[in-house]
Amino acid sequence: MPGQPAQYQNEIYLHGLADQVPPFTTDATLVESVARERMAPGPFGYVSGGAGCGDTMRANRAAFGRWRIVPRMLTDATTRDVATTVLGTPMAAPVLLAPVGVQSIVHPDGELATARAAAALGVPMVLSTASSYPLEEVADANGAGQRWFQLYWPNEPEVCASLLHRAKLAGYSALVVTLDTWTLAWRPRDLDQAYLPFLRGTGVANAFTDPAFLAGLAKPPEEDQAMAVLRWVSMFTGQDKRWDQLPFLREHWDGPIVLKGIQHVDDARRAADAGMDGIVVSNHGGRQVDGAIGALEVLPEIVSAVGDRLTVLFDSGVRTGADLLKALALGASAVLLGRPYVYGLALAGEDGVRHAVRSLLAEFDLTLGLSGHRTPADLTPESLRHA
Ligand SMILES: Cc1cc2nc3c(=O)[nH]c(=O)nc-3n(C[C@H](O)[C@H](O)[C@H](O)COP(=O)(O)O)c2cc1C
Ligand SMILES: CC(C)CC(=O)C(=O)O
Repeated sequence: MPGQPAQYQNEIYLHGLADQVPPFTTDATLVESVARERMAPGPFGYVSGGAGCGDTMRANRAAFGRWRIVPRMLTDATTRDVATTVLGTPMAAPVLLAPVGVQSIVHPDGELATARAAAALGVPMVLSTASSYPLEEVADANGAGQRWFQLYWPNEPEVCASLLHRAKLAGYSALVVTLDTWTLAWRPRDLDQAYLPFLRGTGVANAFTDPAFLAGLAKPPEEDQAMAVLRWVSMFTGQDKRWDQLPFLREHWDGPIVLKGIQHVDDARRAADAGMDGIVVSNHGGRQVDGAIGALEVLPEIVSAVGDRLTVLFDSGVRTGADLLKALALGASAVLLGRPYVYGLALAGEDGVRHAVRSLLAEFDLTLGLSGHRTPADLTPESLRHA
């Protein structure tokens, strides 16, 4: 298996001489403070910031703190197997790289580096609609790796159909439709720094290579870039979508469809009723509604309501191997990693993504074994206690 977590731990312990092996800390809860020192303020504020005063981001972390692992002894956990398959996609561990747009603001190689790292690690990447490189180039960089496409659902059906067609042709196997970001929240860090990547022309690569989008422009982007960017951004702004429009996506996408941003159990039921294949229980890493409930708080009730009808994935606030274990024990089939790999990208490009993810997976693998479990399937709510 590429990127064997336990092997990574051994590399570091046995040959490590710490300063030679890890390009930066192996502690994903600290990597943000390392990144703060090395990243430019605009991109750092954009990545690390959230909605309002950051209350939801704190709630995401606090929710993990309330669940405690209860380790079991003398079990068969010497060798672990963390590989799994989710919605037909094989993965070396129950982890995907979350869709994160505009990655070239943190490193010039952006999503290309992430795609190479994901392939080397054997985990799928979810490419954002707002990527800094066209989805076809990212697919080439990902090669034989696994990739899903995240859709910000444009309000022009031809553009939507065209993006889905391109994603399918380029080998993206599942579609993740993000519902929680039909406009950007009040984000004080970006407002204070007047920092918005799109208005600077980042995150438009899929637009400027899309025939349906280009056909709708009065002038090509080379002649009026500002107008083209505004048109692209306005295509995703406004809540004109409703549950009864989901069949449109089915007509244009024949693989699994996953709705991202589900936080209420009734919305999870509606997703199942609509025949969706999966959901991501997520509050967008606390970037949209300040004062929202911590994402992990709602996971158990959603799993018990719909877990037998669709695949439940999780993100928002996962920073450690223990966090990953807790989300899986509460019923997530896999977890999307967000900011930790983006800091890895910022600090050391492709190697940084690999290091950040391998560190977290090594920690997960050891925590899994030391708490008495051999595989993720051994985890149940009984592995935890709510404190
Ligand atoms: C800088 C940044 C950009 C993001 N861009 C997208 C995006 O384009 N599409 C999307 O669905 N989610 C996006 N997200 C949300 C992530 O997919 C994920 O839900 C979130 O990062 C999880 O929270 P965490 O980073 O605190 O773990 C973005 C998050 C960050 C930090
Ligand atoms: C709008 C996207 C490009 C990025 C996003 O989802 C975010 O900043 O949270």
